[in-house]
Amino acid sequence: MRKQIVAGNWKMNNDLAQTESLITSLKSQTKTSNAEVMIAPTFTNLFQAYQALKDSKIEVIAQNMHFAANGAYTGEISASMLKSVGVETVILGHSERREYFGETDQILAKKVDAALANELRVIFCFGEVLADRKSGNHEAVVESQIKNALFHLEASAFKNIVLAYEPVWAIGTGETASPEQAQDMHAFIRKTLSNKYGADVANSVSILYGGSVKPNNAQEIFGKPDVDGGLIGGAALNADDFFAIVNAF
Ligand SMILES: O=C(CO)COP(=O)(O)O
Repeated sequence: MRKQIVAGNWKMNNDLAQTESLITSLKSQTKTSNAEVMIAPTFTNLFQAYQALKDSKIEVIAQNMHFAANGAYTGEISASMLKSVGVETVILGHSERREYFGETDQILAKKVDAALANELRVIFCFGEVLADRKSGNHEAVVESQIKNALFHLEASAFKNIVLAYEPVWAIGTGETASPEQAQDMHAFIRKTLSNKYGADVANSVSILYGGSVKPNNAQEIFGKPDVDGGLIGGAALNADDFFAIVNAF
């Protein structure tokens, strides 16, 4: 049985006081869900968030990290630094990192290696832009993003990898992939994994969907057989909306 996961990616939102207040609201949500629940606050608030949630069922995860262990990389954060404040999972390859910070498949392969070497779990993001979808290239683009960043790994590495399909045209736009579009792509991703690593690995990896998941569409999207959860942006900034999505399982 694959893990079901709902992760809130807070992006560059919420200062310390706002983080504490949102965490207080999250902790007051008592309904239990079948899904693993995670939130990704900004770096400066990871330690406080971890302290506030370490005895809860909500895991605090990071939005990014550098591949080097330490050194002259001004403004960057390493895997061991994340681990030292309680983080055990890191998001890598988000389209905003690719687009605004020049993260290539080659850089991401190094980040994945560094995370796994430090025993961090990776939520690896990828997805096509609108032009790729319109030209029918979306599967080829996604396949190359996965191959270039992950296919140097041994099969055993995939027990610490979660995939997140986030079509760029659906992020923050209010336009979501239809449940059928999400299912088709997730099935394609699983087939791509199966061709390389075999069905056992492919069937054990959780594949999340991200891109304008809201309380009113989560259930339909999560109801698809190859969709194992969601990576939530805007709706994760509101405790009621986030838990409505979490409880869609
Ligand atoms: O980028 C996302 C999560 O990583 C999705 O963001 P939205 O839910 O705001 O579209």
